[in-house]
Amino acid sequence: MIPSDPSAPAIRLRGVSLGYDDALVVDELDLDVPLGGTTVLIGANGSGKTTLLRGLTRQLPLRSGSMSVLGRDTAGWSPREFARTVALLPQAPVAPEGMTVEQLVDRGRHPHRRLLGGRRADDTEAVAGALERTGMVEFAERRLSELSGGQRQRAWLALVLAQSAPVMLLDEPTSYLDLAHQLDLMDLVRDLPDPRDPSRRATVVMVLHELNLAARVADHVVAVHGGRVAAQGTPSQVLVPEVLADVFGLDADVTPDPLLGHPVVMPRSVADRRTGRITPLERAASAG
Ligand SMILES: Nc1ncnc2c1ncn2[C@@H]1O[C@H](COP(=O)(O)OP(=O)(O)OP(=O)(O)O)[C@@H](O)[C@H]1O
Repeated sequence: MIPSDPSAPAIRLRGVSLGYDDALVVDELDLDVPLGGTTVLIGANGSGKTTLLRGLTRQLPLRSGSMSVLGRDTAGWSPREFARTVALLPQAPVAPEGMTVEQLVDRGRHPHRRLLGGRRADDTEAVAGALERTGMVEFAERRLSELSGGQRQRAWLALVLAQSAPVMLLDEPTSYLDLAHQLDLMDLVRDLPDPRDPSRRATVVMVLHELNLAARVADHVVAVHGGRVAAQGTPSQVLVPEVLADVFGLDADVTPDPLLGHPVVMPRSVADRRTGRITPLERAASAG
């Protein structure tokens, strides 16, 4: 078991550089991901969010710098030790042909099994719990190829939950979900307990493109721009017109959600600014 330092951030990066062949994408990045709760990475297409997640899961080796997870430098960790601590839901995961949902979710238990060890009671419990949390119990025996895109995405999330890692990284987990299921997933993520200490919340790092979902779910928002951290803080600190203009080149108004208080981003086009408060219906009526 890995000893964890309760005062350390969940993840600490210092001077981290990442890239592909001769392209440097992330250059000398420092980042602290707070322990417990949800950190959301936002940023324009190609800004380096996925590259950063790949670095955080060691799929991409650090070209320089260091990474600690739960207070310990990860340099010497075995793949098995790492997978017990950090779980990843990739952007477009691919399962072997013919695999059922339960078989997929059971794969999340591999880092916990001994060599030649069979399925144990805690594996069965973790798989059942993950299927339950994601609403996938009724699909357990179905092949993944026979599911809708949104159901498949929830099956992959169940795999991540079954891995029982205290740090979970989710790359665009809502991309195939309708709005109601997006909100369900956000509520699920917000309430996830830390599998090693259920009295506190798990640490979740998520890439989201939908800024209003990010504002709703995040405790901490990190805006990535050109492989650097352009801004970070609470949703109200980061989702402000100046940052949205810098990071996305987006003209937007921001107003507090009347019920929940988090910022709501309302993008504006040049035409929106010109026509002011006139709705499309009113515009059509005045043109007719
Ligand atoms: N396998 C790869 N080989 C070479 N370059 C890559 C590779 N993957 C990504 N890149 C480049 O790295 C840069 C950052 O890409 P990355 O996927 O991290 O961005 P992102 O912020 O996740 O984008 P998106 O929002 O579109 O998913 C881009 O310029 C991209 O073209």
